[in-house]
Amino acid sequence: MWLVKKLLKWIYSKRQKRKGGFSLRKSILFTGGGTAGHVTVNLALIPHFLREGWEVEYIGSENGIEKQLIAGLDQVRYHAISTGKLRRYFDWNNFKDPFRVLKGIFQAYRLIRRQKPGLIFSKGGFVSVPVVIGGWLNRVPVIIHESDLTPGLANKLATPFASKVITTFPETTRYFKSDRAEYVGAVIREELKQGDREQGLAICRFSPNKPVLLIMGGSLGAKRINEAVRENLVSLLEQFQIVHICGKGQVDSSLQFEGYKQFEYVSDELPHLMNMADLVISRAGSNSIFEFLALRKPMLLIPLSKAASRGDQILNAESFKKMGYCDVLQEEEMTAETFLNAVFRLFDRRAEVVAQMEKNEGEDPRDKVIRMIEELAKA
Ligand SMILES: CC(=O)N[C@H]1[C@@H](OP(=O)(O)OP(=O)(O)OC[C@H]2O[C@@H](n3ccc(=O)[nH]c3=O)[C@H](O)[C@@H]2O)O[C@H](CO)[C@@H](O)[C@@H]1O
Repeated sequence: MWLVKKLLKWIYSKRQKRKGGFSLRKSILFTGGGTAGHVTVNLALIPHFLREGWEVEYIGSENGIEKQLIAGLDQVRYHAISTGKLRRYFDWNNFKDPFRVLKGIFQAYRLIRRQKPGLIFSKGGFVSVPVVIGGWLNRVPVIIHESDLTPGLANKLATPFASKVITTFPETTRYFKSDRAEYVGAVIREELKQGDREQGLAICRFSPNKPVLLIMGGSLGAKRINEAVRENLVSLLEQFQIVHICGKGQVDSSLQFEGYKQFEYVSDELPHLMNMADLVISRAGSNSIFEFLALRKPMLLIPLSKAASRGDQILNAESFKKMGYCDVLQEEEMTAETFLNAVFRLFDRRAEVVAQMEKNEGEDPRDKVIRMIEELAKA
């Protein structure tokens, strides 16, 4: 009997392979997109599974940032499905989007039925909802990952179809009415910890003798932060060299100063730029702030306001402030003067903040999540 079972399993996996699908167990499907924040944890996990010989597939949208980010990994097969958004305001697309989502569910269902992955790892964003439902219909286990302190709408909708929800902040588990939620911590890309200060200085043509201020307005940039930096550029440059990640289309090429380097978006060079920073000014997107924490970078957080979001960044920032990892300046309170004062105040007490960050040690959450995936996929 045992031999027959083994034989059947072997024939099945051969057939799947011939069809271009997954082998029986070492196969994983990732999904998530819309913003870099919904892809970055996947990017932190995928290299491990590729190294271990797993087949890795990705379902995203046709035009989302996830497509460009995953394109850098040539062993990963990317499938685009139709997606739609749930908006809380009027838009003509609100009439079309339910049909797009239904189409997406159907496409995801068929893809998953054909590929038979051992597990689906979903990072959120609207493209992930049809994939999670498609996985549930095919009885494939699904792990959902929530980066922010409060869950995003897509993850809330997808949770009933998941086997497990894992969270970055300990406080988040209480938002899921389910005993399936578990706190694991932040999953960070390995390469970020391998940045080199010297290379960072060389990229920006900076001197090693003056402190470096890194400004990062999230993956999309932040117009308000860019304005505040530019208003205060002369005063800031007296004390710092500045590397400014401005967001797409937001570089101002008329600003040519020694010690001031602008980028729209940074990919491969980011570890070096992060590593060389003595101080960071940032939005409070969950992935970014945990990356700065892992690299022990004191940060001034300017969260996206409640008027422009569901307020998740405000709570992310508050939680970090409570732990002593950052200072927070709310956008409504930001003037040229409060901004400058906040930067200099944090710079003066940076050693205290770093000491507080040093207390945040323990098992790397990335290893924990990898173990969890392997166990659930085998089961
Ligand atoms: C406007 C918006 O909807 N923002 C949300 C989005 O932010 P956003 O996409 O900005 O998310 P995060 O700050 O969490 O992550 C950004 C990721 O992009 C990387 N990066 C950034 C700039 C760059 O030039 N290169 C680069 O690689 C960062 O290192 C980080 O890994 O998702 C976050 C996580 O769910 C949420 O907390 C934010 O509220």
